[in-house]
Amino acid sequence: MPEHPADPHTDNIIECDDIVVRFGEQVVLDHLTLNVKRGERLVILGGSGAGKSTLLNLMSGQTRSTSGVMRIDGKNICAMSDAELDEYRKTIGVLFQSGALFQSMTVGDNVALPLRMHTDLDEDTIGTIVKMKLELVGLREHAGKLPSEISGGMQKRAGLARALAMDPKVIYYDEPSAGLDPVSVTQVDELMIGLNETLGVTTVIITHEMVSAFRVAQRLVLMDQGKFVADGTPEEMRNSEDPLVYQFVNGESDGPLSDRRSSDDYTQSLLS
Ligand SMILES: Nc1ncnc2c1ncn2[C@@H]1O[C@H](COP(=O)(O)OP(=O)(O)OP(=O)(O)O)[C@@H](O)[C@H]1O
Repeated sequence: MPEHPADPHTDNIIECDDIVVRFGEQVVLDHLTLNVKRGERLVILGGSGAGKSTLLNLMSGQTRSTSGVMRIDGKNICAMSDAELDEYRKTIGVLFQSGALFQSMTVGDNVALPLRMHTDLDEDTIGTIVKMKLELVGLREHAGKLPSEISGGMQKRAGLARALAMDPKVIYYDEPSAGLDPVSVTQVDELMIGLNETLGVTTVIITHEMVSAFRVAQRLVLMDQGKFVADGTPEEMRNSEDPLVYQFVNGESDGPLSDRRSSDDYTQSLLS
């Protein structure tokens, strides 16, 4: 029984309540509270070191919080045992920056891997599922190739097919545009939107790529120093008069972000 039964039509699938993550003395996530609606496409923005990857690692069950509650589909993953967390990880999809394909395995075998590891399905059924997942990302005819025989954009799509293998309710993308040419970025963006719309899979994306962020997001949150400092639709973020949002969205060199960074550097240099 979920400890917080979820209504599949109206509830938030992700509920992040007063989350703190500390590494030693450093507070990396500072009392974060965030809800993500079932089926929503959310983009998390933020400068280097803002805490985005830490948050994504936490949501995907790869790291633990120092305190707080993170409910995914009604279950508090912060209170799970290691074994329960292993089970949880099978129910979500993560597309890592690199695509994280096994280079010695064919594209098809990479997609089949989670099914072979986590299910008792026979090989014929696995073969059919692999074809369906590869078709979703436009790679069905490349199943027999090694990752090194396809382009970077195709590798990313193959990683996506693998992330979809177990029919996740939530998929997390860690900088999906990284290292791709503009055409491949657009293809991956369209794919993220298409999969979200056709499969209804809740989509959480970390990206530095503003064009991509605004193309894909239904809602954006901006992180700074382990906190959420803005939250809004693409329209609201574009028109925001908050100097921090303005600087980040427009990539301005002058503004509160750079002012704080240079004063931090100065303080740091005096102290050392
Ligand atoms: N395992 C760890 N141990 C110690 N410190 C860590 C660890 N992981 C992250 N940090 C620190 O936490 C802070 C936030 O890091 P995080 O990777 O979450 O930021 P980010 O917003 O994803 O940055 P980037 O865009 O550069 O990837 C950084 O100061 C980082 O050095």
